[in-house]
Amino acid sequence: MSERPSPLLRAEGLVKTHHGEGAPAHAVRGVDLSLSHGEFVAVTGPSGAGKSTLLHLLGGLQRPDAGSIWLDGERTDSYSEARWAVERRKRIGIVFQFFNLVSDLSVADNVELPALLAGRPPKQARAEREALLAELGLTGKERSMPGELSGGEQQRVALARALVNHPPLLLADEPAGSLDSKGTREVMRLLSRFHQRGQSIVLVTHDARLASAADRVISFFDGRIVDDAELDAAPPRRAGTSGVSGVLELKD
Ligand SMILES: Nc1ncnc2c1ncn2[C@@H]1O[C@H](COP(=O)(O)OP(=O)(O)OP(=O)(O)O)[C@@H](O)[C@H]1O
Repeated sequence: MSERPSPLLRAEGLVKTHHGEGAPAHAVRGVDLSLSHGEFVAVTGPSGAGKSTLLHLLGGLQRPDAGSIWLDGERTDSYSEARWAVERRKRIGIVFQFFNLVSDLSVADNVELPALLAGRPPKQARAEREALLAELGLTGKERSMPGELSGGEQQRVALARALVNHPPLLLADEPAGSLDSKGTREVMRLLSRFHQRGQSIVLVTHDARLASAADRVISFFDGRIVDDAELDAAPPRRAGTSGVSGVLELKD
């Protein structure tokens, strides 16, 4: 009997409460989730629903109060911060709404840094960086500093940085949230392109139109999954089109 492959990511019983100034915020109240290899899932829901907290838990940036996460079948409960950092470098690229680039490093250095930290030889890190920046339309910007780029360009650099180690999973937290509609289209087109090549993606967005690029949409409300639906309207993969028609029609 052949065993089914482990999901790329599995979460069971995740709970997270933030204790800030005021009353505790019950951001994630019991979430079970499984993500297959190659799947593109959008997590959508209103502001404050707990979407970002969920993404942070899945990437090991925050610890759950209860529940567990498995990466490729491996339970992460006992991971130290350092171990999570190593695993992220190998397995999980993350992009944020405000890019989080290192402002005093050049574009080239921002992208190469995770490859060097992962132990890649400098020559190889450089080759990866060159290939990705070319693919993302950023050739010629290598020596620029992040502050000299448009928001859309900075987000493309952040994508290159997230993908330089070829992680199987990309977590994207409102990656178009601070961009104009042209930048939004660019980012969504790139996410769809990487997905078509087999990249697994979890995209957090409050925008239902952007969520339509995914092949599965999870609706999050008040810390819980209230709906989890396959988008069967999505055209077949590798057909030269993706499920982004609604996104690509966004007007400037
Ligand atoms: N570090 C924190 N400290 C205290 N409360 C927090 C913290 N992070 C989030 N929260 C609270 O947890 C709840 C969920 O926040 P979260 O950012 O996860 O929601 P969201 O769905 O991503 O919202 P948005 O779409 O506005 O980004 C909110 O009530 C928020 O105020």
